[in-house]
Amino acid sequence: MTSRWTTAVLDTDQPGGWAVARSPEGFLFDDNGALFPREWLKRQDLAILAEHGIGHLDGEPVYLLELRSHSEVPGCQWKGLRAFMLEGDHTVYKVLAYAAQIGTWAREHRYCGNCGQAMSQVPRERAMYCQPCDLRSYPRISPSMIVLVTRGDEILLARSPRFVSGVYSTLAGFAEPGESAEDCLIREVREEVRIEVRNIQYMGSQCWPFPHSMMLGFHAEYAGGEIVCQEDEIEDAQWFNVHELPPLPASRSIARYLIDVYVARRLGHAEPVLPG
Ligand SMILES: NC(=O)C1=CN([C@@H]2O[C@H](COP(=O)(O)OP(=O)(O)OC[C@H]3O[C@@H](n4cnc5c(N)ncnc54)[C@H](O)[C@@H]3O)[C@@H](O)[C@H]2O)C=CC1
Ligand SMILES: [Mg+2]
Ligand SMILES: [Zn+2]
Repeated sequence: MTSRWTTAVLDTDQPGGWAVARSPEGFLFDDNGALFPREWLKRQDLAILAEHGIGHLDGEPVYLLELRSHSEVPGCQWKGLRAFMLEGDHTVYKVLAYAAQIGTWAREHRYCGNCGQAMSQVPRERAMYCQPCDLRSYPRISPSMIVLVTRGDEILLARSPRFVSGVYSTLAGFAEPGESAEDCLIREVREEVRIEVRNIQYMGSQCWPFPHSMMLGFHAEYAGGEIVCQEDEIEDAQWFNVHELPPLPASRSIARYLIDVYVARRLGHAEPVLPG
């Protein structure tokens, strides 16, 4: 199967193609979606900070117009990336997720972290370059572990104060320098709920562009301890029976996938597929 969307570093001097516009208010969209004819979009009154050629959708070049601020475009509105994930076409969401990460990274790497001078985009490579330092900065990706801990028919789910009211999810956390994926997982579960785990099994991964996580998903079995929630990070954590689950995360998240796979296995149902 060929993918509809492939990333590429495109020359912004070439005319034509599609473009998406991103401001701190999210992406521009109208009744036809978030992709606009690029030449039309560039004629609108937009505060363009940078332009990036980001890939091909159905063979057509796609560009990102990264804006300093949002502006009124007749017939159009602005919407955050999360809303596109929840509601929109999955391929378009992937285009926007990539655009958001490139836009954020390039915006935050306009100046060299070593000497403070302006950096420039490297042609044909996704990198920002400082000539005096001969330093290249590449897009930032933050590895994060996410794990479903289980105990027979029970699964361990927790709530962060940041979650939508009532929703419980799997435990997650960012890897620190010096850690393996397994080290990180064990530390995060220990820190967040003071539980020990064993039989760690890799389940799959997912790009999570909020703002630049790479989620590595695992299943682990309970090995010991009583739940003690980490102050400030975890509002509540409980063992839930697979027959009696609370409101769960969005269906496109790897958190939901990890839960759905385990529940399907326990109940003898067909297993879901991990959304890319
Ligand atoms: N796709 C999915 O299903 C899910 C994705 N996630 C994502 O996993 C990631 C990690 O989860 P959390 O529980 O928030 O992490 P966490 O348990 O490590 O705690 C968050 C804290 O880590 C620190 N932090 C922020 N960015 C960091 C970085 N790049 N490296 C190291 N530390 C950093 C901050 O102090 C922040 O408050 C987040 O991006 C979150 O959105 C979390 C749950 C579900
Ligand atoms: Mg966490
Ligand atoms: Zn420099």
